[in-house]
Amino acid sequence: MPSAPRAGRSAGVHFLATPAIATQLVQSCAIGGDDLVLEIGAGQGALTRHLAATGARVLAVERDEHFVRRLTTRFGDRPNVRVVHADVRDIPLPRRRFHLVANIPYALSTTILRRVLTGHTALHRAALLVEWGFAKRICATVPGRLEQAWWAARFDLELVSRIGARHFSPPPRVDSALLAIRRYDFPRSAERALWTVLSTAYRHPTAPAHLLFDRRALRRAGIRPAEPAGTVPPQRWTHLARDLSPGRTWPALPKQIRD
Ligand SMILES: C[S@@+](CC[C@H](N)C(=O)[O-])C[C@H]1O[C@@H](n2cnc3c(N)ncnc32)[C@H](O)[C@@H]1O
Repeated sequence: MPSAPRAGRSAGVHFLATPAIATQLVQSCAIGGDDLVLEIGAGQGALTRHLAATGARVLAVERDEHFVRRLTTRFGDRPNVRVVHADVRDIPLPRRRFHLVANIPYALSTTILRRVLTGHTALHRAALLVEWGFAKRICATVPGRLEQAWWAARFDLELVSRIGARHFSPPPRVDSALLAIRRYDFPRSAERALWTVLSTAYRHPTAPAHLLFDRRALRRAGIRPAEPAGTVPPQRWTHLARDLSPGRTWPALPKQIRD
């Protein structure tokens, strides 16, 4: 159990208090000695300790100066751990393939996923502790928002398990979830087609799919032509985008998706 942080510092910070959950997170990413792992919000090192033991190169990012000092003392003799004193919103993400393992600050969930799941991201796999309700929303069969569908079309987002509030210190008001993320093998060359397909479907959720796209292509993608566009899971749209993509010119990706 971590020692209690000073008053003021603890607002919204819930430390992981059950080592078995840290083990589960690290194992779910199948991290090996050659991997690069980014940890966001390393706190007092409850997860960092398990990441360091894999032999992977670990970048432990933490904003709070007090925690940075503790992390540096704790992991200063581990050549594979680098403690980075920074706000995660300001740092460049690794350019080479990386894993992300973190008990993230809940208030930054969307910001962090937006950063690692869009643009030229080199994210390969992630295991995250996030708020239960947030995990349910983004792992829905048909996500409610276009941005979430864009994430789910290119990455497998799996709600692995519910993690009770008692596993954190202090316990948050709501339960958490272990969210596992794996990159699909989706070609960059088809991304423009995918964005066009998804944004069309999300603009016309009640329209039968055949009013928006070619019937035969829909069938090849496993989509019933009469199905309302708003009920089709993102993975089906990726099949359609792959099918339609070659040999056509597609509109450029919007800036918020490209960068
Ligand atoms: C939920 S705690 C997790 C701490 C530790 N990883 C654990 O599991 O016990 C989130 C951590 O993120 C840090 N944090 C909050 N906002 C941050 C930001 N913008 N950039 C980097 N770290 C941040 C907090 O200081 C805190 O240590």
